[in-house]
Amino acid sequence: MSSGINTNFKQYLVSAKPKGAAIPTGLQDLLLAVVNTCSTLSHEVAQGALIGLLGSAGSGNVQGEVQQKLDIIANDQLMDGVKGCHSLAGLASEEMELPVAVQGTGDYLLLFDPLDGSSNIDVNVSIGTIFSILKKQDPSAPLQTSDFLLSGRHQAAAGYVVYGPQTTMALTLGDGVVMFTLNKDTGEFLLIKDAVTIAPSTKEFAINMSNMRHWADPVRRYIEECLAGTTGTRDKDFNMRWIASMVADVHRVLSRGGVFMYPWDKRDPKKAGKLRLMYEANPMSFLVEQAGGASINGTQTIMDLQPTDLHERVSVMLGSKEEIDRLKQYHS
Ligand SMILES: O=P(O)(O)OC[C@H]1O[C@](O)(COP(=O)(O)O)[C@@H](O)[C@@H]1O
Ligand SMILES: [Mg+2]
Ligand SMILES: [Mg+2]
Repeated sequence: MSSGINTNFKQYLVSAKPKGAAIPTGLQDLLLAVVNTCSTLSHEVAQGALIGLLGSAGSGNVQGEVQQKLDIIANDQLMDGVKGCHSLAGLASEEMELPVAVQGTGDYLLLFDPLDGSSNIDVNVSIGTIFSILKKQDPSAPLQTSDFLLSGRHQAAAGYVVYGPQTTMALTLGDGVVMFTLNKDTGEFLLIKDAVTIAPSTKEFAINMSNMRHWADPVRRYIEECLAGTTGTRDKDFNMRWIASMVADVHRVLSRGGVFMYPWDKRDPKKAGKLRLMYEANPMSFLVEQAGGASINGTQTIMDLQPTDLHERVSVMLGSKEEIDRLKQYHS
């Protein structure tokens, strides 16, 4: 495997014209740096135990979660991979309490979940990296934590890379969604799909059913109706999937439709949800909306939420539009 410099992806960035305009070179450089790092990470993930990547790191993150070795390795490599980007004012990660200044000033802010699906690392199930790039409001002002507290509507780009049987990236620059697959022989991402769309109706949902007794009534009603299938009001049978890596579950939704949910539940009522608004929900919502789907927390559109904390959590329901509309109606 060659380390790859992603010339194909670079070429894509040079020639793409989202909404008719060229991608600013600062954004191109940043995206390329992220994607190059993910090429390397993909190679390392595939080596797993052979290079000592599996297992717990014996530490905890700011969220109070046990960190896996790969959570830390992916975080460090992403930080290292983007440190030379001149347009990057700063970055924030699910794994770090505070943001890190890169250039201190600049047009962009990078947020990432370096390794999504941590519980799947040691069992060889798909995991991934999720990233969100925000346009900094005042590029020349020195970086502050509050600079990151922008709604998802301020994202200039968002995407994920899923390390599965294939390593595939989904990317949006605010004008549709495209997908690339990594050629593992060359380390190059190649465009495989443009104009990715999520069909408005579906017969597939994804939720951790073991939490059923803790759900709020609207979520319970929705899932009970899906489970009743042709014997109930929905009059169609539903299939269920739950990979427990958001990145892989959302990849399935982008690939063949469906609904993905990690709703608020009564286990810890003060917590808005499990998933993180800035590192998981916003970038995934941007992709889903750009593919013609929808994304809500129950009552509100996720991309419109004004964050108040870098590590804020949120209830998530996203995917095929008709199902999300139904869920919203049940919550109203
Ligand atoms: O184990 P659960 O409760 O089903 O949670 C699974 C969810 O947790 C996550 O793994 C959280 O992400 P991290 O691995 O980045 O902490 C999601 O990817 C996934 O949807
Ligand atoms: Mg995650
Ligand atoms: Mg993570």
